[in-house]
Amino acid sequence: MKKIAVITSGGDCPGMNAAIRATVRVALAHGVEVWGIKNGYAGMIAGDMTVLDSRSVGDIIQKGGTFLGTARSEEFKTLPGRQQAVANLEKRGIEGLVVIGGEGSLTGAKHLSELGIKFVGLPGTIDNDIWGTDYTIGFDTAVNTALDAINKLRDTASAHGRVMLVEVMGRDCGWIALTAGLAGGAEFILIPEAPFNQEEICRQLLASRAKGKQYSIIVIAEGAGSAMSLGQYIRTKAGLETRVSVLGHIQRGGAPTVSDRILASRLAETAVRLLLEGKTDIMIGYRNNQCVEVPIADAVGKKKDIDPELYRLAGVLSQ
Ligand SMILES: Nc1ncnc2c1ncn2[C@@H]1O[C@H](COP(=O)(O)OP(=O)(O)O)[C@@H](O)[C@H]1O
Ligand SMILES: O=P(O)(O)OC[C@H]1O[C@](O)(COP(=O)(O)O)[C@@H](O)[C@@H]1O
Ligand SMILES: [Mg+2]
Repeated sequence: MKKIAVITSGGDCPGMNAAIRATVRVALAHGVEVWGIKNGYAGMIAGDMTVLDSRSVGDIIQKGGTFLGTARSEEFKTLPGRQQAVANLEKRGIEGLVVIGGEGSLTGAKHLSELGIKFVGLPGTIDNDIWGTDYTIGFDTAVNTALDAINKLRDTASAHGRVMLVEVMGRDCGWIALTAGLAGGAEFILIPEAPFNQEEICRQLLASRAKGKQYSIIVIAEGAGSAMSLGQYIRTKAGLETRVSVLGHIQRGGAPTVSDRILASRLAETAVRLLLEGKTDIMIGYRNNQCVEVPIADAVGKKKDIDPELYRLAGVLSQ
């Protein structure tokens, strides 16, 4: 394989730039030409791509976002869209791809390989919702951002004796809520994986007040429900003063943490090595501090559960 390309796709995440940089520099060290595809699969369909050299990925390791741009492309979900994308790659002699993105992007890559393009995927999403890896690139930065917000909200919640509700990202999963909530000492962590009862929450909030608790922090994953409506419910039913913060896209930005930069760099190195060995249809995951090969069908086909031990511990510590 003499030419490969790197692409970022789907929701951006801190550490994507570190992964691009490592992909480019490892490939160049193997004497391979590297192309950068702009704006995810939309750019692949449009033929928007350029050759990257070592300098073109300088000064990005510390930056959030992705300097290549990213997109959610509906056209790529159609066969004609993917055929156009493949034609653009073949025209340039690009034989293999490093695809950095979430479950949707990796599913897209799987369909692309059916048309003859080899690929190795890297799990890039703040949600940490990809099977086969302990952590996804961007998750550590996002939870640290959420934790910083929770710490600050605790100050003002305590000053006023309020119930502070914090809605964090996690479209279908509770990893961000669970991890930031546990680290932030939340009284309740509400996630899509564990059904909850609003009435029971009110009862417990009032019981903890009766036992001397002055204020409360509730962390809720967006996929579990709306912090705004739960706050309204608690105010009406329990008569407690509530305030709501929806953290939103703040969690997707910012300089990647040490862990995310190193994770991205290590995963990318392994991805390039295996791609050049001719491997395809795999994702590189990180398990027990090691880079591991994960069949793509498993990475996108199996559902990653939250860690039940973390959830149990959060319950014990919130008493
Ligand atoms: N089933 C699919 N077939 C082909 N392409 C897909 C499929 N699912 C997602 N994609 C492509 O991957 C892109 C990113 O997926 P999305 O789910 O939005 O983000 P993420 O990769 O972060 O989970 C989509 O916009 C689409 O172009
Ligand atoms: O930025 P958008 O397109 O509104 O998407 C928001 C979604 O993207 C995420 O931030 C990350 O998810 P993906 O990695 O699957 O894109 C989710 O937590 C959130 O629900
Ligand atoms: Mg996703």
